[in-house]
Amino acid sequence: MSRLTASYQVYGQAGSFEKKAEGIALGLTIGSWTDLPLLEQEQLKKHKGHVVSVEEFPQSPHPLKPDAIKAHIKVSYPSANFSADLPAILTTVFGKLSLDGEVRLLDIDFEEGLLQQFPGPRFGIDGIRGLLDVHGRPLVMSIFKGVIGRDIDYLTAQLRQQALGGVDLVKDDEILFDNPLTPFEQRITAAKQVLHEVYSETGHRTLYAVNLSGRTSQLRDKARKARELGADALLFNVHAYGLDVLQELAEDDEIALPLMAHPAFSGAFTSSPFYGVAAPLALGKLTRYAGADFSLFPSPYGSVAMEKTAALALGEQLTNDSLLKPTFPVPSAGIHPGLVPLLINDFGIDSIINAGGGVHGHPDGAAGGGKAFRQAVDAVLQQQSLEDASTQQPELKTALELWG
Ligand SMILES: CCCC(=O)/C(O)=C/OP(=O)(O)O
Ligand SMILES: [Mg+2]
Repeated sequence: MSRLTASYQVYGQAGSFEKKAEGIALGLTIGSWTDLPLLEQEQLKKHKGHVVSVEEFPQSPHPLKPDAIKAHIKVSYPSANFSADLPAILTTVFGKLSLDGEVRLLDIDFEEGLLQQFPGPRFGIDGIRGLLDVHGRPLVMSIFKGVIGRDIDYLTAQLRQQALGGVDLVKDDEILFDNPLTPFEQRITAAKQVLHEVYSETGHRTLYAVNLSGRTSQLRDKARKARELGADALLFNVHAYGLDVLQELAEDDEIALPLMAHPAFSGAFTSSPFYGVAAPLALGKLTRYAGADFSLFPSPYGSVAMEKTAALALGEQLTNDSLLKPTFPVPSAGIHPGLVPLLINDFGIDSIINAGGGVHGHPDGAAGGGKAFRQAVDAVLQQQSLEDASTQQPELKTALELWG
C-alpha cells in the first residue's frame, strides 16, 4: 500500500521527540488524546501513521525558549486513510496538528502512484516558451499598476506602453478584480486588440494574464469564457481560494489556458519560522502539483523579501526532475533592472523577471522600463556588466542611475 510521508519541524526538550512523533502518528490517524475503549488494535493497524525518523538539532535552540531545541520529524500515512486530493492530504498530514502550537509542515513526499493523480502544469516552461517562441533567455513580465478606478482606455494605453517596451507578458495586478470600469471580458478583448496591433507594428508578441476572480462557483464558466474570447493566460490568487480550485481549473480541457499562481494571502501561513507551511512546499511543490504553469513568490531581495535559501528551494521545487512538467519560477516584488544579474544567477534562464514599479517607475515610462529590463537580460547573457552595457543602452543607464 502506498504511503505519504510528511516532514515537520518542532521544538521541545531534548529526548522528548520520539514521544511527540508517536503522538503525531497516532493522533492524525487512529488515535485520540486518550485510549478509546473501542480502539481495536488489529483492525486499525493498517491505518496507523508510522514514525519514519526523528532528528534532533541540539545546536539549534529555540530563540525564545532556551531549554528547547529544534527537531525534524517524519511521519508516513497510509493512502487508505485519505482520498487522492489535496484537501484530504493536507487535512491528513496537517489538519488538527496545524492547531497544535509550534509545528511547521516542511515537506510532503508523494509516492509515484499518488503523484500520478495530480495534473501538474498543462503547458509548463517549454509550453509557455512555445507560445511566445522565446528560448534561451529568462522571460520578462510587467504588471499593470494604478489601473484600479480607471477605465478600459487607460488600461489599454498602459498595456500598449508595456508591450512596446518588449516585455513578454503583462499580468493584471492581483488586486484588480471584476469591476464596471474594466470588466473581465472587456479586458480580454481590448487587450487582444492592442497586443495584436503591437505585434503588427513591431513583430513583438506579448501575452496578457487576466486576473480570474469572483466566487468559486463562477470560476469555471468565467475561465471557459476567457478561452472562448481568446485569452492568453489566467492570473489566479490560488491561496485565497485553495489549491484544489487551481487543480480543477488546470484539469478542465475546456479551459486549457496557462495558469499563473499568485502568492497573495500565502504569507498568512508561510512566513513564520515556527508555524505554518514552508514556502517551498506551499508555493513550490504543491502549487506545481495542482497545475500552475507559473508560480510567483517574493524574491530574496525585493520589497517583501523571502529568506534566500527558502526562495532558492522554492525555485528548485518548481523545476526539479519529476513526472510533472516544470513550473516557471517568478521571483517578484521590488524588482528593478539592476537586480537582473542576481535573478539570473540565482534562478537561471528558465525563470521570469517580473516587475511593476521597476517598469512603470522608469523615467521614460513603461516602454522605457521594459527596454531597460530587456537590455539588462541581454547584457547578462552576453556576460557583460550592466555598467558596461549601459554605455550603449540609454534606458538601462537611466534605470541604474535611478535604482542602482
Ligand atoms: C510577489 C508578488 C508581487 C506582486 O504582486 C507585485 O504587484 C509586485 O509589484 P512590484 O513590487 O514589482 O512593483
Ligand atoms: Mg501585485
